[in-house]
Amino acid sequence: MKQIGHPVEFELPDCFNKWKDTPYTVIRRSILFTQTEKCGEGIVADEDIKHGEFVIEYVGEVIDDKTCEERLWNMKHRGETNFYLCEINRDMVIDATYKGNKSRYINHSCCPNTEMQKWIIDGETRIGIFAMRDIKKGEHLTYDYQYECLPYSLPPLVFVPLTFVVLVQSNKFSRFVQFGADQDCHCGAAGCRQKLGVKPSKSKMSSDATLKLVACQVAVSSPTLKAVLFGNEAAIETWVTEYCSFYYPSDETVKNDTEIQSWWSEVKNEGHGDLRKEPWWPEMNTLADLTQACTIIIWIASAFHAAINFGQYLYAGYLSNRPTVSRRFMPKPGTKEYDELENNPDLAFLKTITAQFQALLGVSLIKGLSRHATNEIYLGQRDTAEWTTDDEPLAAFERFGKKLVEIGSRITERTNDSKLKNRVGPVKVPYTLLYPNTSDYSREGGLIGKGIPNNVLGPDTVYTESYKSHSWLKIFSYFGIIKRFDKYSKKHLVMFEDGDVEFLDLSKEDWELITL
Ligand SMILES: C[S@@+](CC[C@H](N)C(=O)[O-])C[C@H]1O[C@@H](n2cnc3c(N)ncnc32)[C@H](O)[C@@H]1O
Ligand SMILES: [Fe+2]
Repeated sequence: MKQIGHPVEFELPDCFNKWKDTPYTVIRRSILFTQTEKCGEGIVADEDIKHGEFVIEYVGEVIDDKTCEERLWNMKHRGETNFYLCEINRDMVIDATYKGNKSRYINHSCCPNTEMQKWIIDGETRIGIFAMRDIKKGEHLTYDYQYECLPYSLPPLVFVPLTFVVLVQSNKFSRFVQFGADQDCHCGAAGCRQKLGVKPSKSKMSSDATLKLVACQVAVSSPTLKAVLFGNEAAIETWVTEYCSFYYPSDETVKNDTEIQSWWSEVKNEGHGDLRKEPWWPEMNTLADLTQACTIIIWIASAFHAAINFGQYLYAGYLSNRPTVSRRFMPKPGTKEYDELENNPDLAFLKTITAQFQALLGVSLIKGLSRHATNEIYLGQRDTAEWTTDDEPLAAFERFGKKLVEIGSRITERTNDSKLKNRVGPVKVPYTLLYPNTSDYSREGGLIGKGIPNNVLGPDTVYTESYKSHSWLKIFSYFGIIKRFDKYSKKHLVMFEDGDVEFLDLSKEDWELITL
C-alpha cells in the first residue's frame, strides 16, 4: 500500500481524466528522483533539456481554499514539513500530497532553472513546468515557489498536443502554499531570500519576456497592434534596424562603442541593480542586440505607453462607472459589517459610493494623466527638420512615417467598418489609442484620446521656455545641468556638479545660462 507522501504516479484528478492518454505524458522530459542533502527528496534531469521546453505538468487533486486550509492544519498537527499545495487562483489549489506525479518532488530555488506557467486549456486551468534555461542531464530541477506567474496566451509548441483553445486570463497568481512562511531555504543560490515563504521583490521576467508576453496577449485581440509589431510591417523594428545599421555597420562597431557599452552597463547594473546577476540579460555585443534593445525600449516608451495611458480618462474617468470604493467583499456573518448590512442596508450601500473629495481627486488625477501635451511630438515626427543631415537615416525615417500613416488609415478603416461590431455596435467605442497621429501637426493636445507620442515624458516636461534639458546653468556660484522640467510644480530638476539633485523654481533663483 502506498503511504501518504508517496502518491501513485499519474493518478490524475477527475478534471484531468480526459487528458490521461494524451501525448503530453509522452513528450514530457525524462526526470529522476534523487535524495538531496538539505531539501529532502528532489528531482534531477535525466536528459538535456532546452530553454523553453515543457518538462512536466503539475498535477494533483483540485481542492478549494477551505479544504486547503483544513489540510494544512492537519499536516501541521501531524508534524509534516513537506508541503505540495499549489494555489492557482483564489479558490483553486492543486494538492499533490495524495495524488500527483514526479513534479511534486521538485524543490524550490531562489535562482531556479524551471518555472511554472499557467495555461487555460479547453477552459481548464493547468500548470506546466517549463525550462527557463538550458538544463544539463544530472542537474537538479527547481522552480521558485513564490513566483507569481502570468498566464500564457499563446501555446509553446511542445505543450500543444491537441486542438487547444487557449484563452487569455486575467493577471492571477499561482504560488506554493505551506505552513509557516518562515521555513529556512536551503537552495544555496547567491541571491537566496533565506525563507521559503518570502516573495521575490520584483517580477522576475526580463523586460523583453514581459514585452513579448504583453505583445502576444494584445496581438491576439488587436490586429492593428499585430501590424505594428510583427511581420513585414513591424514598423518600429524596421526603422530601428535601418537607423542602427547605418551608424553601426558591424557587430564589432557595437561591441567597441564605449558609449553604448557604458549605457548598457548602466541599464543593467544601476537601473536594474537588483536583477543584474540574472542569466537572461542580453549581451550588447551585436547589432541585433542593439536593435532588439532599442526596439523594445521605443515600443514601451511610445506605443505601449500610449495604449494604456491616454484612454484612462475616456474609459475610466466617469467615477460612477468605476467607483473607487465599491470593491468590497460581501461581509461574512458574525462581523460588524454584516450586522450593519442586516440592520441598515441603505447605509451599507451608501458607504460603497465614492465620497466627493475622493471622486474629485480620482477624476483630476486621471484627467491629468490622460492629457496629450499641446506641443506633443508623435512617433514618426521630429521637432526640427535638422535632426540629421545623413541621407540614409532621413530616407528610412520617411519610410517609417509613411508606414505609420498607413497603419493610422487602417485603424480608421476598421473603426468605420460596420462588420466590426465592437467598434460600431451599440456602444460605439472607436479604437484610437494606437492611432499614431503621425500626420497631425496641429498640436491640439488635451484629451484627444489618440496619438502615440515619441516618449513617455512629452515635450512639456523635457523643454521649457526654450531652455532645453541638458542646458548648463550657473546658480550662485554652483554649476548645474537641467535634467527636466516638472510641469505640475513648475520646477526644474537640476543636477549639480557634485551629483546633488534638487527641484528648483528658477523664477526665484539667481542663475545664468552657460553656453558651451
Ligand atoms: C513540493 S515539496 C518538494 C519535495 C520534497 N523535498 C520532498 O522530499 O518531498 C516541498 C517541500 O520540500 C522542501 N523544500 C523544497 N525546497 C526547499 C528549499 N529550497 N529549502 C528547504 N526546503 C525545501 C520543503 O519542506 C517544502 O515544503
Ligand atoms: Fe533560496
